[in-house]
Amino acid sequence: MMHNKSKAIQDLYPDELAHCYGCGKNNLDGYQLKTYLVGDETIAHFLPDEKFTALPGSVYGGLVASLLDCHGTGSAAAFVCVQENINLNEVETIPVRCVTASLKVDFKAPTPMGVELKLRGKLQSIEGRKIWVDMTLSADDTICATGEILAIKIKD
Ligand SMILES: CCCCCCCCCCCCCCCC(=O)SCCNC(=O)CCNC(=O)[C@H](O)C(C)(C)COP(=O)(O)OP(=O)(O)OC[C@H]1O[C@@H](n2cnc3c(N)ncnc32)[C@H](O)[C@@H]1OP(=O)(O)O
Repeated sequence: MMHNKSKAIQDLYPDELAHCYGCGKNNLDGYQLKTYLVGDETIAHFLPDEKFTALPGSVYGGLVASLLDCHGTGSAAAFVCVQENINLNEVETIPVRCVTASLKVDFKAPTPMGVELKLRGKLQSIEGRKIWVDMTLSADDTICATGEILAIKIKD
């Protein structure tokens, strides 16, 4: 099956809503996480700096959680766009922004330092303004954490 890689969802947030430390394109000190819609799932990659160490050689869990947080809200916005027939390749900004109401993280294995991490998101369900997304964070082929987010679409 062909997968059409879209623009990063965070690059489509309007400037006034793009300052998030984890994923805002306008926050030059932040992580600037980029979430892409690929087929029916979302993907992001991140290589943590050594300063995010927990025990030597492993990544601090708060960073893992914040990557899932921002990948989750970005994924939620992307899935709303799909539902609303907004083609992410044909727009400069999107009228959809989601915030985290609830985030559950399960740490399955230590997250190694020095490896590019891969985040994946799958839509669980959408109910009105509520979007649930299931996520994994992997290093190489090992799932280090799973996450479930409830994101809320901000009112216009
Ligand atoms: C930062 C915030 C400012 C927003 C202004 C816009 C600025 C845009 C900046 C973007 C920034 C991006 C950031 C990226 C990702 C973060 O990290 S976001 C930062 C962390 N999250 C927050 O600070 C959010 C704090 N919470 C809130 O602001 C409000 O509770 C929310 C989430 C916007 C919801 O409030 P609301 O829009 O008034 O909606 P409300 O009717 O209370 O809830 C909607 C539905 O969700 C359900 N619900 C709400 N919370 C929960 C929960 N925890 N568990 C289960 N169900 C829940 C409600 O029961 C309701 O269900 P229904 O009755 O419709 O069935």
